[in-house]
Amino acid sequence: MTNSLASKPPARYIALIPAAGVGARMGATSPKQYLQLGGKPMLRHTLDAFVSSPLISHTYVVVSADDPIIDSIIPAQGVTVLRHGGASRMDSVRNGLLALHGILHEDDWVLVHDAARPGLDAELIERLIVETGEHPAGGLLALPVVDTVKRCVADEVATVARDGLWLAQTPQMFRYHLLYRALDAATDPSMITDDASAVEALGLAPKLVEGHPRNLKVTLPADILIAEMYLAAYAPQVQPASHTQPN
Ligand SMILES: Nc1ccn([C@@H]2O[C@H](COP(=O)(O)OP(=O)(O)OP(=O)(O)O)[C@@H](O)[C@H]2O)c(=O)n1
Ligand SMILES: C[C@](O)(CO)[C@H](O)COP(=O)(O)O
Repeated sequence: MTNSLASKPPARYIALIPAAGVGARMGATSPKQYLQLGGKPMLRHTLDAFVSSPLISHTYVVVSADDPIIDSIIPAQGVTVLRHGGASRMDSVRNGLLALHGILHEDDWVLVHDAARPGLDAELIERLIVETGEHPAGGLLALPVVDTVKRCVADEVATVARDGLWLAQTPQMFRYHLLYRALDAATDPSMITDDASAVEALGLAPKLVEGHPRNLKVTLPADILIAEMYLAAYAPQVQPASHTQPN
């Protein structure tokens, strides 16, 4: 009898970038993932981060079927385009996973990362992978809430207790078989605004790993200046001896 453990390939870390949005809240004339930021298209920052990470075996980017820009901005190696964008972020991720059926191994780790988060770097990728470890429910970068939170419904305002509240970032990483099953079981895409919520709907608890404000999602016009500032501050560059990186 073949020892199934011996025949199992070692699990890889694979990046999957949903990049088929239109950027309606940005109000730009082109999809925000292609806006110039820090000297290159926003999406290219994310692709370069994953290609530069020694932990990532390959990167897949999910774009709209008729995306006219992607082929002109992807790096020469390490990235494959999947023209399977869907009507929602969840649909784009699910379509991407479906397209990789038979290509990825069941136990491969899939790191799903928004194209709209250009501040990701190899250090944050490593932090997520190391701190998530083999956690069966996966993990995600997130930031603890530091402001008071209000809920306002029909002019009724109430304070939401913030202890234990976190703001989810990406990447969010899960074994391929788990994320595939979780998104396949999801019935209402409007309730699944991140990948972890689909896994939670199965009754599992992904691990929260502290991210960084530089990993913000560029959603509104005001986010561009903030993203540019962080990209300038954290860009990999040769520093004069006296320069100190911000904490
Ligand atoms: N149908 C969609 C919608 C979103 N995304 C991706 O999901 C990420 C996070 O979504 P968001 O920030 O909401 O981007 P948009 O949907 O483009 O923005 P908006 O909601 O303002 O239109 C982005 O990288 C976006 O490209 C996607 O792949 N497919
Ligand atoms: C996945 C996400 O970035 C986690 O905070 C967020 O849910 C994406 O939301 P969006 O409305 O699709 O930008």
